[in-house]
Amino acid sequence: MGHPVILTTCSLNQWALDFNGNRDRILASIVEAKRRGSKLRLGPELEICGYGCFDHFLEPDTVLHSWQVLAQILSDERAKGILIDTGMPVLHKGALYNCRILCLDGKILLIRPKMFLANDGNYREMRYFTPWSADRRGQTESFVLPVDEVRNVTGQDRVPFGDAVIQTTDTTIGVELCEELFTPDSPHIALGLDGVEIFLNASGSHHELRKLHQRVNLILNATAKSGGVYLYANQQGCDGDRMYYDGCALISVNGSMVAQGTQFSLEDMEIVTATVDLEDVRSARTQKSRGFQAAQCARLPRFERIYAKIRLGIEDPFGVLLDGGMPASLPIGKPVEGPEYAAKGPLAINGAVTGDRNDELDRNVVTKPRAVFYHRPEEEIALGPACWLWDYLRRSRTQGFFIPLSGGIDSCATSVIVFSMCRLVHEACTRPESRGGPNKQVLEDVRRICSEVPESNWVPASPQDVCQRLFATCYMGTKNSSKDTRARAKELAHAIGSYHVDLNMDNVVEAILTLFTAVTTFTPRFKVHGGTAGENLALQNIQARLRMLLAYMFAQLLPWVRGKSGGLLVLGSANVDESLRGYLTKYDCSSADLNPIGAISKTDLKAFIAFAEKDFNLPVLHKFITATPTAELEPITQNYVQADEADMGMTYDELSIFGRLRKVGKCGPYSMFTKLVYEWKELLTPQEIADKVKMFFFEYARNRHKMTTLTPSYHAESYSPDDNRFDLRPFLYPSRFPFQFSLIDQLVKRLPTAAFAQKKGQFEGPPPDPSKLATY
Ligand SMILES: Nc1ncnc2c1ncn2[C@@H]1O[C@H](COP(=O)(O)OP(=O)(O)OC[C@H]2O[C@@H]([n+]3cccc(C(=O)O)c3)[C@H](O)[C@@H]2O)[C@@H](O)[C@H]1O
Ligand SMILES: Nc1ncnc2c1ncn2[C@@H]1O[C@H](COP(=O)(O)OP(=O)(O)OP(=O)(O)O)[C@@H](O)[C@H]1O
Ligand SMILES: NC(=O)CC[C@H](N)C(=O)O
Repeated sequence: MGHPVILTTCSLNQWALDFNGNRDRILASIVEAKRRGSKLRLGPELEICGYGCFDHFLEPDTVLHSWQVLAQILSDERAKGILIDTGMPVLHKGALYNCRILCLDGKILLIRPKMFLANDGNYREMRYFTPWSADRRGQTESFVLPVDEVRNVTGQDRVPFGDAVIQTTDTTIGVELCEELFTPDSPHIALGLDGVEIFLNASGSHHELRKLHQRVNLILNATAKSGGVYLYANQQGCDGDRMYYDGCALISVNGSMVAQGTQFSLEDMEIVTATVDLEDVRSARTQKSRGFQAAQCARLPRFERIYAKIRLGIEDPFGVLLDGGMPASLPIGKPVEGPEYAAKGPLAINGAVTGDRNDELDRNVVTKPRAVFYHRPEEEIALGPACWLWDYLRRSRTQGFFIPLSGGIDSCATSVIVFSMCRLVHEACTRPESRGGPNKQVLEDVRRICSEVPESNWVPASPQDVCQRLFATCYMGTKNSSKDTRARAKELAHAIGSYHVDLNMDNVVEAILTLFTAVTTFTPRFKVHGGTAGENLALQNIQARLRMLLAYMFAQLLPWVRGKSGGLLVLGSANVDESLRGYLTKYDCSSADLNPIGAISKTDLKAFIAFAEKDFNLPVLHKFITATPTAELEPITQNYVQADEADMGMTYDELSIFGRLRKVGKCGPYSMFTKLVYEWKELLTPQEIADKVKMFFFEYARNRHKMTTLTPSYHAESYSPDDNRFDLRPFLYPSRFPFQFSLIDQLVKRLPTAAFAQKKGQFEGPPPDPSKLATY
């Protein structure tokens, strides 16, 4: 062991504008970092006000309150003796910056503004912040502290503002702020060549299925070539919007992972610590080619160094060996006074440990490299939306969830996600002492949500015990419903323990139709009874829309019926593919308060159900996977059952392909066609491919208006069509795309049909419906 340092990063469940809660969690993480013997603590991006303040960043109040909270942190004795990297918005010369504040012993060392802002997809940082110009790399300006509280606490009037590094007595530390890692010219390259050994990345990064690989690859690559220690902190939880920030604080050394936190957890704070030998970084840098590049002063920015009088290294790493006791600098195991937060163990989902239980590691031993842990996408679906729902439920101070449960896959998957949430809640409330003991916050929250009196000692006996109290499911049958769907819904409700209502709503449908006939003298008929397509659709839609009304009625009054107070949140369950295609009735049950699966594909949902059947021990789920999907809005006849994919004119798998190809920044109709003629050339003729592409764009365009009212959904997929925050496109289109489609037609004529479709028949999608295509 040459030059060991104990380093701490964390994931905090911050909430936009929850200044008290955010402050307490920051302080708790500092206290815990110190308890572990750390002299450096890194926290998430904009952790003081919360990352997702969005347009509240434009209010001066947000900036003022952030300074006030910073003053409270700096004046707290518990926050002294440790280098702190925290985050908040700062107004400098009339421009607002997304900043890191580096502090030590009640003083600000440096304010480091973000240089490369996140401004695509869900991110709109340019709407609020100004980027610190990259041509001022390595330079600072003088910043006059704007708030009395901060001046009084720090005793400082002005502090450096800009791009600099922190020089302690034994190492050099540099900042790379979230998106800056994702850019081609990442700061860590120049910082590393200028001698920075420890890189601090504070992030506000959201979960998307399969995204962790990208993040981890970038982090490992940042130190793989020329050595260094990389600390990554991230927000974790729902901070008031559609995104779930997926934590997973990390520490890597010289391109290897040494510590990894959980991605999905109900903990408000998770601390990740590692003991790192800086000599390992120094020896990784003896490589001559690196030295040659590092010496090229003319080409490289040289960073102003801000001196911090602190030594990060363990003072006497041999103390234990020499006198058999803990060295004075390592107060491990001694509880430190502080808020009631304690780092808990990892979230174990059926034995798969997802985060390091490293709170009691031997700090005198350099932390060894470990394999990176990745969840399977099915587990990501089980955990991410479940954690998001929990945060939403406890923070909205409502009493639970209500779902119209049809006996089909989508409402089933949504219900199983709620069950997964109940599993997490049960696990957190009953965690054995050996794993940190019960989570007091979760216990307090679940008692409140379930209207248990505060003095009650109720502890959930099982996930079903939680589910029974906070989750209501309802089958809303009509004469078009089948026994099978009704029975499946009931069986699922029984297996997960939800409070189940089974009703028939024919008299409500009849009442509406009678009114319509009384007013117009017309009586619409289903197609099988001789009605037109328009009559047929209207008769279906009225059933679907009435379900939405009933859902809100029951959600509002069921707690009252059960002798409790408050109301339930209505869950919607339209998946991403259906929304993209517009295959839903506007303002039916797709309109709800929240939709946990609104950005998840049908294919991923089916895989999730198969996973949950085994891992959550719910054999009933097998029936959902094997059942034929049917809307049951038309009279069932001997030779007709309404089937999703045939009705949609395309398969769910095709929809996922179209979705990914047309996601923001990708293809319009013509370029999608040019891509697919290569991809599908062995399976379909150019005309068939053209027909599919045209049908998709036609349906997407004419149903786009439905996306303007999509229920707020957990953002889990890059091709989500959520028009409110993510996919900003018009909703009135020339939906037959005459210019674009005629170019496709011209290309079809030029392509040699004979060279296509050699493996025809192996394509799993339905053949395009020629009668519909003729109208394009
Ligand atoms: N350009 C535009 N801008 C704004 N609004 C527009 C509009 N065009 C129509 N509208 C409005 O939208 C209405 C039509 O939309 P809507 O009422 O939803 O009805 P619509 O889209 O015509 O029909 C519902 C669709 O969902 C399918 N569905 C329903 C239920 C279950 C399932 C299943 O998953 O199994 C599938 C069904 O097969 C059908 O294709 C119009 O009456 C009009 O009010
Ligand atoms: N009989 C029913 N009872 C209760 N809710 C229903 C019923 N039929 C439909 N719903 C609600 O309306 C939603 C949309 O119904 P739709 O028939 O379009 O099914 P879907 O989108 O394929 O979803 P699912 O797979 O859950 O049936 C369902 O997810 C469910 O919440
Ligand atoms: N807050 C940010 O800078 C986000 C950066 C990045 N695009 C991510 O998703 O992690």
